[in-house]
Amino acid sequence: MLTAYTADQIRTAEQALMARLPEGTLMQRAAAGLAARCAGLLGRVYGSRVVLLAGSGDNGGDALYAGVRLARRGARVEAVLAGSRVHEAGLAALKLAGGRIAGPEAVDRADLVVDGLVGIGASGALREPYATLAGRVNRGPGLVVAVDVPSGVDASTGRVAGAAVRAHLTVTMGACKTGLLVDPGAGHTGRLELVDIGLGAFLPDPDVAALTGGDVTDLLPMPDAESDKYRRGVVGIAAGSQEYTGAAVLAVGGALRAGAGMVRYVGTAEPVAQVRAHWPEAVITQLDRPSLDGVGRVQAWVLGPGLGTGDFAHELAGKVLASDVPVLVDADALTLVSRDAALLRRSAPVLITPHAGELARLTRVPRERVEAGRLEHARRAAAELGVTVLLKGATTLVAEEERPVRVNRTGSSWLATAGTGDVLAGVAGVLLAQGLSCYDAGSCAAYLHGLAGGLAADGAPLVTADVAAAIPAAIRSLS
Ligand SMILES: NC(=O)C1=CN([C@@H]2O[C@H](COP(=O)(O)OP(=O)(O)OC[C@H]3O[C@@H](n4cnc5c(N)ncnc54)[C@H](OP(=O)(O)O)[C@@H]3O)[C@@H](O)[C@H]2O)[C@@H](O)CC1
Ligand SMILES: [K+]
Repeated sequence: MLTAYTADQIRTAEQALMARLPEGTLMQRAAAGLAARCAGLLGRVYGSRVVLLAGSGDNGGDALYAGVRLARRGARVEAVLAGSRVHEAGLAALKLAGGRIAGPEAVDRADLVVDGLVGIGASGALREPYATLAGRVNRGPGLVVAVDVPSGVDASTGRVAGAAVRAHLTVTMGACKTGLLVDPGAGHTGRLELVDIGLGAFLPDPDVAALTGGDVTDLLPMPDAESDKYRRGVVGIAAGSQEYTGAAVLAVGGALRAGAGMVRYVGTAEPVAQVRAHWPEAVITQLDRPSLDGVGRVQAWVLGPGLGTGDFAHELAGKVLASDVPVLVDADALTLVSRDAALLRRSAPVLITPHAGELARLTRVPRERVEAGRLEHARRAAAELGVTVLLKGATTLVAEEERPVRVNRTGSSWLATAGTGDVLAGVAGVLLAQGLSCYDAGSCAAYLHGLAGGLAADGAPLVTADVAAAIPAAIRSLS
């Protein structure tokens, strides 16, 4: 599990650790780790042109001391002093090692830029001249290494309020920061490497966490000789309508590919015909009226993809949500519950799977605000609605009250295509039916779905059916 923390959490832990160590120890540990990562990225240090952007705080100090180490290995190191102050001891050490002070134009000829403008001490949008420098770095020719956090990214939230450095590599000190995992900050982070400065024992419960493949392997129920269809999970899918048949086909496909013991599909004539044609494995009930009589036992429901938002859909949603098993509420069903909040009043677990626009409608907040503060709004919705929230996006978040928000780090930009959410709903529905909590089912499904998307795309466009087809390969690749 990759865990991450807010700036305040890191600062408190650092103070506790610092109190036990001689002054300057942590910065030397940070600088040593940073210099080693820079050297690794450069390949050849001797003769390379390294430009340090030094702000007025300790983030600049880290950069200057790393520059000392690189200068000693033969790099030509220049420091651009951007702040009204500078870490004096760091600057003196750099000069002693042969480093020089330069103007901002040094960025344009750098092989490597070390962004030490601001770290966890920053507040608000980057001020001048930092903002202009950040833009220059992003346009420049050099590799960019961010110290602790790309400057301009809020370490605690991932918000980017103005200009921000785009790093190829972010070397973060002591522990990962939340803003490096959550968009838009995650998109500025590049590769992420952690320098151990001995903070571990002083850290509190994390603010956010990201599952690794090993975590997903541990959480996924694997079949054994004893497994029957109920152990493998019987999932009900209420999806599709006369107008939207594809969503039903994709959700059922996602569920079957994720290893459901059985998929019970319920829908009207047109989607039923389509699901039957694509998936003979599904057990189908054709509905003439919005009733679940005679559908048989299920262990969880997926409700909503392509369901429509008319009276029929509303009544069917009411029946599904009146059951005593976990329900995943997606797509059209999110519109229904945003109109009729009483639908969500139930004692069994609910996992909602909105994108930013759907969450905005559900919580009556403008969409732009949700987009700009995804973490905050996912958390708030989970608390206010009393459900688990899987907020889709470039980085999918799974929020549940009093738990670290799970951030998904698998995926491919090619996944941003119509219908992929239907597959995700099917996969998560199976995991719920297999007995995983909403929190684990949502985060494991997001992980597998992202992995499958990456495998299916392989650097080229994909169609949604490919994502479902790649789910078994994604599961196989975990072991
Ligand atoms: N603590 C530790 O044990 C360790 C800490 N370590 C390192 O220290 C870093 C934290 O250092 P820090 O606390 O000195 O803050 P930091 O991020 O360098 O900058 C703060 C200064 O920036 C300015 N400023 C603020 N906002 C701004 C804005 N929007 N736009 C422009 N300027 C802005 C403001 O300065 P002012 O403008 O007031 O002169 C403020 O004082 C941490 O990220 C890690 O790299 C490691 O060495 C490991 C051990
Ligand atoms: K930085």
